[in-house]
Amino acid sequence: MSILLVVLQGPSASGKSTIQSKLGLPRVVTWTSRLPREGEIDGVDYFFRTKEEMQRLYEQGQMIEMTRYHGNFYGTPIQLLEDIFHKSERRSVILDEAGAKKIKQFFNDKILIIGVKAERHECAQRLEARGHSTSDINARLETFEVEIDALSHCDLVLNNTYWNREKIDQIVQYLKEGLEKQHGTL
Ligand SMILES: Nc1ncnc2c1ncn2[C@@H]1O[C@H](COP(=O)(O)OP(=O)(O)OP(=O)(O)O)[C@@H](O)[C@H]1O
Ligand SMILES: Nc1nc2c(ncn2[C@@H]2O[C@H](COP(=O)(O)O)[C@@H](O)[C@H]2O)c(=O)[nH]1
Repeated sequence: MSILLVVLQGPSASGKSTIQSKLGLPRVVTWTSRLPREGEIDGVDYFFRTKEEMQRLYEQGQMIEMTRYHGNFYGTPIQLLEDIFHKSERRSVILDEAGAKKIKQFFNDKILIIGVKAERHECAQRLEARGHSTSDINARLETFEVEIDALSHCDLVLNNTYWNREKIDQIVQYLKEGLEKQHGTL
């Protein structure tokens, strides 16, 4: 058994992107209808597309999964995942619970789903520091408890709270080395 896809799942600002970049795997760039944040680049952070384009792709059966999050669509075109299978290149992706469960059906034991959590007040602080408005912070954290409960299906859950930072770095390093060792067995 070797892992082809690492999924990161968790509430907003729990630290998924941070852990994803520390893992160092190439990312699956998914699609979203939300506007880019400052510094985000089309094709790097997301493919920023309109709701209409995303809806059309979904209706054409070209989205493996699509979800609505605070008024926007987020989704994964089938083509992106086929590339992983055909090229046998290990990747990582950030998804919500529904997306992770859907994609697990295709990858079975070749998927590792990592839950990322932190305290609610920390996530709020991090969102504030990222420049989100109070109403946006409240909207994003409205589902916080549900999203924490939803981590129960994950293969492992990282408690990415501030005081646990060093330990998380160490665990991520172990994972990274373990995945690199597997490389030859893909
Ligand atoms: N352990 C930590 N301690 C303190 N700050 C952290 C920690 N992990 C991440 N952060 C900071 O929190 C902020 C949010 O992190 P990140 O973007 O990784 O979260 P996310 O879960 O991907 O967020 P979202 O889903 O909202 O895009 C960033 O500014 C990041 O530097
Ligand atoms: N099911 C999917 N969920 C996704 C996808 N890409 C992101 N996400 C989820 O959306 C939130 C919010 O993302 P943000 O970039 O606006 O902060 C993120 O935390 C994921 O849970 C996707 O392609 N499919």
